Amino acid sequence: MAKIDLDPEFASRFPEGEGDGRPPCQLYLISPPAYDPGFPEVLKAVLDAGPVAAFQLRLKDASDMEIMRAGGVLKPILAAYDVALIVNDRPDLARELDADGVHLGQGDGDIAEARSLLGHDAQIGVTCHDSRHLAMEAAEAGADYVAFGSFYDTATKETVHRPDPSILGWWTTVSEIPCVAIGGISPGNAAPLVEAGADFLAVSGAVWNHADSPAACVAAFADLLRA
Ligand SMILES: Cc1ncc(COP(=O)(O)OP(=O)(O)O)c(N)n1
Ligand SMILES: Cc1ncsc1CCOP(=O)(O)O
Ligand SMILES: [Mg+2]
Repeated sequence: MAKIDLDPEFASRFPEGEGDGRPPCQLYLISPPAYDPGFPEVLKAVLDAGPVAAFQLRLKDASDMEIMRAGGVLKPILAAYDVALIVNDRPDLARELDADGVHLGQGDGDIAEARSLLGHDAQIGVTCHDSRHLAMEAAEAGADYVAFGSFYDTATKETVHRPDPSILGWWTTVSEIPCVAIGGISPGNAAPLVEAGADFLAVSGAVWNHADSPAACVAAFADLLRA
């Protein structure tokens, strides 16, 4: 099963004193807000364009049946590229889809309940806004990653929290659990978040609304994250 957690053998590949013991920052795609029948072909082009660690199915206005249908179509594509399928908000649908995990916001339910439904191997991510306290709580409750944001203006979601990038660096000093940066991230503004310590960049609008193509945007992220 695709995993998005830190590779425990990663640190041992660095001689002492080199590297910070964490794998390089990776891309975590958030789906477009609505599912289009042409999307599987777009997704394949995107996954051919550069490495992607995870894909979150985030269809806020879709019915359960629409989410299940979309997930059912996308799951084998993602599996073929070894990309983790994370379902937003809904542990029950994540289980029905046999997805790799679920992303929970602060109002989306209990981490322990999601864990008991999805099992030990599931990836459970938790929104922590700009809060060190929420992140510590999420880690203690068994989250597999914590997400901070919104770092930049975004048209994808109404947001009220604006963390400083230093929260990412702080997190890497207190926890081995990966941290995800989210909110208005593009190839042009991502560098400070990568430098601050983000393990993953979660991106939606910059990819799906890219002036040239979604694949061009993922290729630009690949160049940035390789550098
Ligand atoms: C990776 C990631 N981080 C944060 C969010 C936001 O979750 P939430 O606060 O529950 O808001 P919605 O996405 O449900 O509108 C996320 N989805 N993914
Ligand atoms: C879901 C979510 N949570 C905080 S910002 C955000 C939107 C992410 O999408 P974009 O990359 O288009 O800003
Ligand atoms: Mg949510």
